[in-house]
Amino acid sequence: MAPQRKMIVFPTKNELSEAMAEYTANLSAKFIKEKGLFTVVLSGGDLIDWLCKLVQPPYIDSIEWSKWHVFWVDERVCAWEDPDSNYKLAMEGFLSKVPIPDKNIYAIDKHLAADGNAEHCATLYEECLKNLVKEKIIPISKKTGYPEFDLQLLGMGPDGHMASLFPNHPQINEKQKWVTYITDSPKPPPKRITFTLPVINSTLYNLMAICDKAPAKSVAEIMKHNNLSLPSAHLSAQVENVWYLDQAAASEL
Ligand SMILES: O=C1O[C@H](COP(=O)(O)O)[C@@H](O)[C@H](O)[C@H]1O
Repeated sequence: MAPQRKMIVFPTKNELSEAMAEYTANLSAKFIKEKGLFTVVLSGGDLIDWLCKLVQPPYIDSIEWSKWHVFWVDERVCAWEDPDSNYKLAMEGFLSKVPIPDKNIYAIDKHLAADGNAEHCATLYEECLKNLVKEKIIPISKKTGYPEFDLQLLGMGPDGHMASLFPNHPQINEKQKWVTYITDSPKPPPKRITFTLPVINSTLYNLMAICDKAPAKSVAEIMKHNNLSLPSAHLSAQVENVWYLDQAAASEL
């Protein structure tokens, strides 16, 4: 059975960031000790700002960054240099400040993304994951049959979307593919690729971080009514499904 959703409300965004860094650092140490590497999936959006504590002491010096392998739960289909790119956001705000080997950072294909071919980008990203399964970087979960990442750091939009799974869009129902695409995202830019729900939920530890007032109503819909029309309400995990909120995001609870 999937673990129950666990919620922690922090007085401020700063305290949430501290806790997220500690959570990530502890899992990094655990998995590196157990299997010699740590697979981390990032989302885009405000989450990257809240990762700021990881690039400060004590974490910047204590984490074994060379053992990290970094992925994106979703990506906008645009050039890497485009201000919309989740890769650019993560590089500038986080990844360029820590010594993770370039070869361990698995971004969307640069040229296809610049060409704007969402379907092809999704196919290629799935192929990349499958190659990493062969190389034994990513295991296939015996329980779910899908790739098993160690930690996924997620954010939620005010409309309740997570990754690029949006309300009233069919991508949430995809069960065959590991990575799918959307060309009519209600949030710009319209073309994106995204992990599918079974892959998101096959992750061992999922941490959903939500701050500010804008998503507060959706947070309440999920926490109080388990409103499954909101994609984030479907979030689960193999070991832990933890939601970190600041006071503003929890204000409608
Ligand atoms: O478009 C996206 O939105 C969500 C939420 O972003 P936020 O700016 O509201 O925090 C993000 O998690 C996702 O990765 C991104 O592509």
